[in-house]
Amino acid sequence: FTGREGEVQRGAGEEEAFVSVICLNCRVYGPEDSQETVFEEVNPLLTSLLDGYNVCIMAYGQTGSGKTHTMIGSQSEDPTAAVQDSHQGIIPKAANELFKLISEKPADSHTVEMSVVEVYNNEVLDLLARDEGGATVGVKREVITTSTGTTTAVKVMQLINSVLKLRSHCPTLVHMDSSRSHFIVTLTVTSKSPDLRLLPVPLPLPLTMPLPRPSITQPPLKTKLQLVDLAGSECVGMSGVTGAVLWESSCINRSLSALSDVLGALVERRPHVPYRNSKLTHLLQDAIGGDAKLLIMLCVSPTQRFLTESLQSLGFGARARQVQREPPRRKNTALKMKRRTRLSD
Ligand SMILES: Nc1ncnc2c1ncn2[C@@H]1O[C@H](COP(=O)(O)OP(=O)(O)OP(=O)(O)O)[C@@H](O)[C@H]1O
Repeated sequence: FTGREGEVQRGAGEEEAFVSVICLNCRVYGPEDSQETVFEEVNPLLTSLLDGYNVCIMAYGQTGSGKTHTMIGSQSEDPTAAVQDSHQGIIPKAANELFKLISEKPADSHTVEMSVVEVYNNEVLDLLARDEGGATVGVKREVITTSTGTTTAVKVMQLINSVLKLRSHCPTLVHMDSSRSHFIVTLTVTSKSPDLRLLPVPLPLPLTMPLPRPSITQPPLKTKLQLVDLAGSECVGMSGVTGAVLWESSCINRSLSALSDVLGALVERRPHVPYRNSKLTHLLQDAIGGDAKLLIMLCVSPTQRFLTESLQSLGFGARARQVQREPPRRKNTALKMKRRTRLSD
């Protein structure tokens, strides 16, 4: 695109794409772009996760605009085939890539713990602690160890697919299968610190690199990957909801506005960031702000009918893009030393 940053271009057209936004440091994907192309944006963040950063990838947009398609992709009847499927979205691809990266590390150096929750009507529900009928069966957490890359990624998707049907859905005038909750998959990676004495040290030693003291053992490093399929922002008039579904919509819109307030406070570097104003922002606190890395996939409808909603979504994205990350705090010390070693070679 050409033009000034932040400028919105409008074109003519009945039911076709007609809004484009001039933006720097962001990519625009069209309907012809494959899930693989979209995933290229995500891939580097998984390396950052293993380098010691918390990472959050979320899909934001109006109801029916393609968030679930982007994050989860098409559903497969055979859960073991899901990860290999080119139609799968960011969550299965990220799980696959993460376990691939871990399998390249020394054996038993990493463990991955997974939780799958939905935030429904401002309540956090643990989907792994429910049975097939949706009844709570007690708190359960799956701990997955990394034996081989592929096996564990498949396990992750089996678990996610098994709980997806428990997520709250309801038809509205805009989307027949509208998700009524925020769906959050959290993968917590614990990496045992390598023995620093075993790291290659170039000779002669550069003066800038002190030798690690053999008696110092580093605590394991924990980092979080949060993959979020948000419920859709919606105009109640258009979706035609009433009663309990109207209450759901109001909870969804309030939590999305709390998310926007958090981003606003971070942009303005206010001393107090209102993470606790909603369960959604409270849950995402570790991965939004500080030195965490946040990637937002904005989903917008290509049709003229939803212009107002599309502009609202783009406004959210513009706010998120103004957030400045704090300087790194949690970097993996061993990795930093390796880099210094390489620089001094
Ligand atoms: N890029 C795309 N290519 C093909 N189909 C798509 C694409 N994006 C969305 N769809 C289809 O559009 C429909 C709505 O998409 P999806 O369920 O992902 O919307 P959503 O934003 O998650 O909606 P809600 O917030 O109401 O849950 C689905 O049938 C989905 O398969």
